[in-house]
Amino acid sequence: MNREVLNVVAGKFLDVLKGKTVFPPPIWMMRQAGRYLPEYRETRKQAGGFLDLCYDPDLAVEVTLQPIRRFGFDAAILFSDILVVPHALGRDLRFEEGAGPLMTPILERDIDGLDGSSFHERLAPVYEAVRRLRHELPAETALIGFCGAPWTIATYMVAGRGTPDQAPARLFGYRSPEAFARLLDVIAAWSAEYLIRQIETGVDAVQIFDSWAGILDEASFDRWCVRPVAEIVRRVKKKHPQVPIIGFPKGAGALLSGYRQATGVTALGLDWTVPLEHARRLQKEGAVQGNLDPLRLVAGGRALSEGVEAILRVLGSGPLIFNLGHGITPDTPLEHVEAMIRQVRDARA
Ligand SMILES: Cc1c2[nH]c(c1CCC(=O)O)Cc1[nH]c(c(CCC(=O)O)c1C)Cc1[nH]c(c(CCC(=O)O)c1C)Cc1[nH]c(c(C)c1CCC(=O)O)C2
Repeated sequence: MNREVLNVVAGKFLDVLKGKTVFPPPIWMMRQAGRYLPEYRETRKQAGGFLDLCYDPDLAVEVTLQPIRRFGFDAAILFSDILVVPHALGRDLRFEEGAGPLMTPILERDIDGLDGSSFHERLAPVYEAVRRLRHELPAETALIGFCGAPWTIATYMVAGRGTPDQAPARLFGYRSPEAFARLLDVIAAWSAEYLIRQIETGVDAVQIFDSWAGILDEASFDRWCVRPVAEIVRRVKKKHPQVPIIGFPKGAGALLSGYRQATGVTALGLDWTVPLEHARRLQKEGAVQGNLDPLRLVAGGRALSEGVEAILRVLGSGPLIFNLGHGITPDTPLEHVEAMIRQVRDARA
């Protein structure tokens, strides 16, 4: 079956991205393939390291499919990590149990040495996983590809690890604005290539994760978040104007208002701090995705049902993709995920 045919059937999720209202809304969860699933923990044990999982197409396909088999979500998200992009540009990357990602911090003099000469070769296992997934997924399940936004990728490259406030990257950007702009440009250009290749091997839509967008002042947000994402969108749309792009500038708050227009993204991913009435205004310009607090899902009970109900009540009459406001956490009980899906799917307008 060719991709055009598959796209037509890949369902509710793509309809909403085109701006249609579908109720009950399609649903998937950020980090839906992950440690809250016993089958993921089992596969992860066999794989050895987390990166071995990302670069082994058999295993990446398997863990991508696990939440689809168990819960029948409307979309699958390719199993990989945003940091494979700097890794493919020659930066080292390790994941240590409990410590998250670790890299050698990039210095100003390293930026011009970023080497994309074997970029696609290094990411070949990811493209192979996409190709296989498109054939193994049910036709009505959309496949989402992704990359990190340049700012969020740069925060890890500069600090060499996760930090609570991204002080190293902010200081780098203030002290060496030209070098930092070059770094963001390189990441944006290769991220666009990466998304284009994912699209050409079979993903139906892509999401750009800017997990650290919420820590910047207005001018820096514009320079380091909006502009590089707009550049990725421009390059991807030039080749594939029809493929929807979801932007997720987590924590952007008041700066969300102009984001869709300024970047050109099709849909807005919203974290749980975005007031629902504000989300409703943003929904007038196109689809929104979100935005349940992942800890409501950990707590279950009334905290969960009230959170789900409010989102459906306020945003259900417009183009909505039901999701969490950030990734599901490893301590989330499976029964709570089942209860959330049931509540969304049984909802009546
Ligand atoms: C910032 C970021 C990263 N990776 C990602 C982001 C942006 C989204 C966000 O803010 O969460 C994106 C990501 N990471 C992963 C996916 C896979 C697809 C999915 O959502 O299911 C996606 C889309 C798998 C993963 N990426 C990671 C895991 C857990 C690793 C493991 O299995 O041991 C998974 C399933 C590791 C990772 N990867 C990263 C961190 C900071 C960590 C450590 C934190 C943690 O352990 O949760 C970088």
